[in-house]
Amino acid sequence: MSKSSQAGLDRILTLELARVTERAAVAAARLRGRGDENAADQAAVDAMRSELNCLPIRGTVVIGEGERDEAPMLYIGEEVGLGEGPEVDIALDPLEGTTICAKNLPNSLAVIAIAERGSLLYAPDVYMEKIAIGPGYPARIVSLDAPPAENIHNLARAKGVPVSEITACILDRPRHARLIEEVRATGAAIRLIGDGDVAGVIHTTDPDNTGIDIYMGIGGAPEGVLAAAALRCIGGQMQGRLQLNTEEKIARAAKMGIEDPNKVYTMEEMAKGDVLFAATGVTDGNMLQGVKFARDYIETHTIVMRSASRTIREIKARHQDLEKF
Ligand SMILES: O=P(O)(O)OC[C@H]1O[C@](O)(COP(=O)(O)O)[C@@H](O)[C@@H]1O
Repeated sequence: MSKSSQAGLDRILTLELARVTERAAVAAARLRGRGDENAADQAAVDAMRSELNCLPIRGTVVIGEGERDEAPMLYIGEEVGLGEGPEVDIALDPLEGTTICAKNLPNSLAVIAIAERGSLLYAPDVYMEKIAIGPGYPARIVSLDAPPAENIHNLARAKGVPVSEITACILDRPRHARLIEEVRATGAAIRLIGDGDVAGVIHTTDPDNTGIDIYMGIGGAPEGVLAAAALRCIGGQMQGRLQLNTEEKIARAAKMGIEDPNKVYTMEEMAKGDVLFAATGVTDGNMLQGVKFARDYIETHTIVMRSASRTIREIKARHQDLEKF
């Protein structure tokens, strides 16, 4: 298929997205390590929004900073872009890992995913149980319906290594005490992370570099959709199940079109069609370096990807027009 006839979004947009996450990352990085999560988040939101509004799209934020009454900018339903061009759904997190940025710890990111209208799961801001592995494995070797030990053993068998050579990434939360115990009982190792499960999921796609083979556990549903969008571009497997454990959450989800509160979503159900994804490192991480402030320039490290072509680009940018930032 020739490039021009490849179905889906305009591929130029993929590269344009880098500018959006770069700007958000630089704004947040200026406040790295200051202990002020809100200030860093707000700076990233402002920067991402103003850059998004320069893109030739008719975009609607479907995963954003929150409901309209709680988030004045980049709220769910906000229309962004120049108001011309393709109609798209946008999932974004201008600062994924606000606490890690405030503490200047690894793996906080500025992230965005764009897909054709109606292609991203409109997930409410609740928790989601997730499981993810990278590319190159037979389909369905891991499942949210299987016990953790079975998933770990299946993965080790498919990878052709003893279970002791598998590492699972899990958010360090009391709610994961049992999961951690069950994974450790298999002999597998665990990388406990304080925050940032979008990075945690993406890290499964390059275990030789990141040391992570599988992501397991409960994190934010918005972050789950963003991670699924990334995996659609790189390859891999992911499932997510919303944690709709109260009547109020079930009703909120129903309003967003979710009829079965116990449904297990596949990666393709969370992000279908042609998906574009970009992430820029705010703090140094396993895959992306954080923003560097030099005397005469600012350096950013971004990954941009498109599912239709499966192209993955890394962009190291040196920004010399410092007034723009
Ligand atoms: O901290 P909780 O409530 O366990 O939520 C987990 C979620 O929080 C994060 O760690 C960080 O989210 P923020 O960027 O909103 O701070 C996500 O990566 C993760 O999905």
